[in-house]
Amino acid sequence: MHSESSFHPDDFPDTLQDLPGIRLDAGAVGQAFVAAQGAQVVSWHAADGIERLYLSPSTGGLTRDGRKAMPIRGGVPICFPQFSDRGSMVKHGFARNLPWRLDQRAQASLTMTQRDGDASRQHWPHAFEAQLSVRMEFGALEILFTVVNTDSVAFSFTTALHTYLRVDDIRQIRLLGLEGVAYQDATDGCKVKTQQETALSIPAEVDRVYLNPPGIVRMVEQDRSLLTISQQGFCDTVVWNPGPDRARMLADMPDEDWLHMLCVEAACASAAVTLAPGERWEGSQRLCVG
Ligand SMILES: O=P(O)(O)OC[C@H]1O[C@H](O)[C@H](O)[C@@H](O)[C@@H]1O
Repeated sequence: MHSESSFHPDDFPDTLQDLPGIRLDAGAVGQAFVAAQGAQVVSWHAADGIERLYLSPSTGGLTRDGRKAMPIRGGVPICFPQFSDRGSMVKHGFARNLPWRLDQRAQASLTMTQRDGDASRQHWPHAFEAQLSVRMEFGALEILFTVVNTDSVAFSFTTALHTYLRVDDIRQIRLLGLEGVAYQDATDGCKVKTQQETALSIPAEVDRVYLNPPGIVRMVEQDRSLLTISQQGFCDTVVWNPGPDRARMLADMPDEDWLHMLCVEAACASAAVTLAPGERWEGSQRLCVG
């Protein structure tokens, strides 16, 4: 393992769809794959063997020979230090586009780090340390994201764990737990509305930033609970699916794959986090089968 944050292929001996990374095999507990680019978890299944994360078959992403250095479409992109296009930086910030350093790994967990360097300073002038910890437990995946201000001045950021959940058919899926919660509707000029429905269905494009949500949502398919998604430390939950029309505009995803994914994101999008020098922020998202 190395101390700088440039790409060291030897630390990432495995590949998934040409993406170099780390395969975690914890036997009956589950399996996961974390790409070097963006410390992006791109595959996870528990003991039942059902893949829970969507990864586009036509995604870009840094390969061992340096090709396809684009964002990875799927898994759990880390948006940092900017969420979406809410600022002047590259969309969703630079963290998802750069290789991260492997700090430690065990059978069911790993930790990766990104620090400021020449690449980050092209986008953002600050000294920081970002850390992602991934841990599998029976039936669950826990992702913890930590940011430390190692600069001599305060800085602010927005962020998200932009989780792409894999589903068989989005038309059969409902999301529970957001009734009565206010949201910014990004498909309607970010107007603030309140969700009336108990169960949210996704018949077409949905792009919502839920403000101060209860922090636990359940994804169900015809009354069967598939996954419980909970979060801590993040002030918003984002729900995004491009729908059929916008999916056709995404070059790195098959047109029909909007049917097979749903992003449920733990985010600080509506309000920035500000850290004084030496301060630390952390937020986590947990996916639990059932
Ligand atoms: O295509 P990307 O840059 O990965 O962004 C994908 C999506 O991310 C978020 O969920 C935003 O709310 C959407 O507006 C955006 O389209």
